[in-house]
Amino acid sequence: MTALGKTTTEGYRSGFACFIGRPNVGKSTLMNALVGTKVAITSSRPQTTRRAIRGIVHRPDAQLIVVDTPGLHKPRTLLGERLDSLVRSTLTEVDVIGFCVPADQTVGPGDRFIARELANVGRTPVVAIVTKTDLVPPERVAEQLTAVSTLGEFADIVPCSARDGFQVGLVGDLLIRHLPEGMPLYPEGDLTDEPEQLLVAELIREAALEGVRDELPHSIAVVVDDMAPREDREDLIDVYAHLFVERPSQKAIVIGTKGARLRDVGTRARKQIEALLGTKVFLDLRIKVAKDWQRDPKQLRRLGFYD
Ligand SMILES: Nc1nc2c(ncn2[C@@H]2O[C@H](COP(=O)(O)OP(=O)(O)OP(=O)(O)O)[C@@H](O)[C@H]2O)c(=O)[nH]1
Repeated sequence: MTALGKTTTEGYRSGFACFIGRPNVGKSTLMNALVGTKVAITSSRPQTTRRAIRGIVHRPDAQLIVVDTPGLHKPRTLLGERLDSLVRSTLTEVDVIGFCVPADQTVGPGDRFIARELANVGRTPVVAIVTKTDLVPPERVAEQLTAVSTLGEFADIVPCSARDGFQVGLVGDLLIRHLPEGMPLYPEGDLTDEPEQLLVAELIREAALEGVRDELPHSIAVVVDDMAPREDREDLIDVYAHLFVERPSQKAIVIGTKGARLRDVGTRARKQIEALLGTKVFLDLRIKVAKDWQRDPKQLRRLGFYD
């Protein structure tokens, strides 16, 4: 028996995937289309993985967890001589890699560079994905599939368009095929589950950091105190959360003039949480000063930092 209450895993697959490709090739859009909700989470979740989780694809017989590939969004990284070690370790830790090449641009040095790196990471299977097929005629898609096939050894090569949904489901199927058999790693729709609360806390933290990232890069933490469906209302979830800063001056920044900024943070976070949970959300967000929380191991654990 596990925390998720399942004892059998026959035929069930679960595991991790990441997407790689030059900037702007449509990785984020495809990930969001696959996952079905727009979630962009940028910190790791302690229980299962240290990687930032982008989203989870739930299927009756599978769970595909899409992780972010740190740093690869920056062109600078791609122009470097090799991928940095964090990217490399992400690529080796996942069960399958989706390598994205857009249909509307000829295969270039950036694609070849990534393909070479992928050949070096070892045994992780790579599914090559020709993205943005809606932008070009079918014969161009066919040409691109051929061009991509010369870049390396791929488990599959599949064209798709995240814009019009063409074969997005198939991309999911092809990735899932490479996952090991196993238990669901995350509960579906279990709103009291801690990982779900951590995700929600992360969305709030992201919203709070927007626009003040340079001023308060590491000074904001968020704890979700409680999260539960409202009594007699199936379509509404109450989320109670605290936002911690280290100094009163930071509190003033986060709150903004007459509370305008905090209200804005609340609205943006609520929308993201609603997209994640697929229901309406009431967000009660309060702010507290927890002096020097970063230096206090007890505070850190309370705030969800287990390192
Ligand atoms: N027409 C069309 N446009 C797309 C498609 N997918 C993504 N785009 C557009 O291409 C641009 C880049 O998409 P992103 O998903 O941000 O690309 P990315 O690879 O994640 O980019 P980086 O974060 O810079 O690495 C955006 O303007 C998207 O709207 C698609 O299937 N069709």
